[in-house]
Amino acid sequence: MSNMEISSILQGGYHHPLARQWQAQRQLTKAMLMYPIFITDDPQANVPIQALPGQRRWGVDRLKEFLDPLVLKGLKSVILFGVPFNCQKDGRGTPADDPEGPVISAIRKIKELYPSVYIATDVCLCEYTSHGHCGLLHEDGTIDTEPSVERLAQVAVAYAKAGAHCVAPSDMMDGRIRAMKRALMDAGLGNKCTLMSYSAKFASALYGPFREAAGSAPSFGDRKCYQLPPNAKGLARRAVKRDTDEGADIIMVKPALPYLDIISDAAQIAPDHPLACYQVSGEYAMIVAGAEAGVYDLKTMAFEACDSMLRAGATLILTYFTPQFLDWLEV
Ligand SMILES: NCc1[nH]cc(CCC(=O)O)c1CC(=O)O
Ligand SMILES: [Zn+2]
Ligand SMILES: [Zn+2]
Repeated sequence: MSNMEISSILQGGYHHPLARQWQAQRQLTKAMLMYPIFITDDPQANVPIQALPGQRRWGVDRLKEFLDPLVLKGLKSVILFGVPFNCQKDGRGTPADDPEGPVISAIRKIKELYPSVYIATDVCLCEYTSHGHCGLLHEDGTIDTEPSVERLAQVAVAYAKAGAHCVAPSDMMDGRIRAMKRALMDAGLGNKCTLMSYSAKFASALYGPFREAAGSAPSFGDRKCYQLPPNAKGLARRAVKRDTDEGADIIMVKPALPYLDIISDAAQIAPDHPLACYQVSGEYAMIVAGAEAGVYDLKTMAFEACDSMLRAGATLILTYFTPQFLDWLEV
């Protein structure tokens, strides 16, 4: 006869692989993955990105070769980032909504090739401004909020008109969600385009590889006056609340792994919204580098990271691991 207390025994509940799956409140599926992809303005481009092993900059004419195998494996959604090299950048980010530019061309192309793939577009100006900041600036280099918001809303509407299913502002200007929702409604697209807000986006060291990939590092200063301070739990909570009030359809927390408490807070503040988190470039690069250094097995670590995001409350994950997960997951 055992001397153990009945209440001591937990292992009976997870001795079998299937029983272990039942312990999850939410399991990772292909439908929860959104794949960030970089579109450049050379239509033939297929260029590896040094800082993001396994990721490339693609030209519009190469999208079929890039996406065919992924769609076959069950890719459901992408988020597009424009990476222009052959355009004239200026203070207003004029190339952002160039009808012949990489993002609008890619929206059209992907819709034509894969009508069922959900297309989100990052909306920001830093890839298109001469100064590399995410909004318009006063002469002293500080953000000029109202014209920034107006310009960003214009860009969002252009992407939505081109057929994007979702626009996702990552600029962090105050008031942009309300302005964009209003502009989408005025364009007759209020009910045809999802507004996903990068609500709690922190001024993180983990965006380094992305800025190299997108050529979007600011030419002076930093983003600390518009992205959130990493220590700011309260501001993050207020930003989530504000953006739900302003009409966001999806809330996002970014980066993901070092901000699980913020994901958990957002899940509690906005329980009726889908909650996205962005496993950013630096998180991806760290996991890949750790695996290469023999610290852990890549697949085990990638699942552990994403399971922790789901546990915290995320319902959607933007991740550069999407192609691998499509191989690893059954549904
Ligand atoms: N505003 C642009 C933008 N949109 C997404 C990221 C980061 C994504 C990543 O690191 O994977 C950034 C960089 C930044 O804000 O500096
Ligand atoms: Zn930006
Ligand atoms: Zn002003």
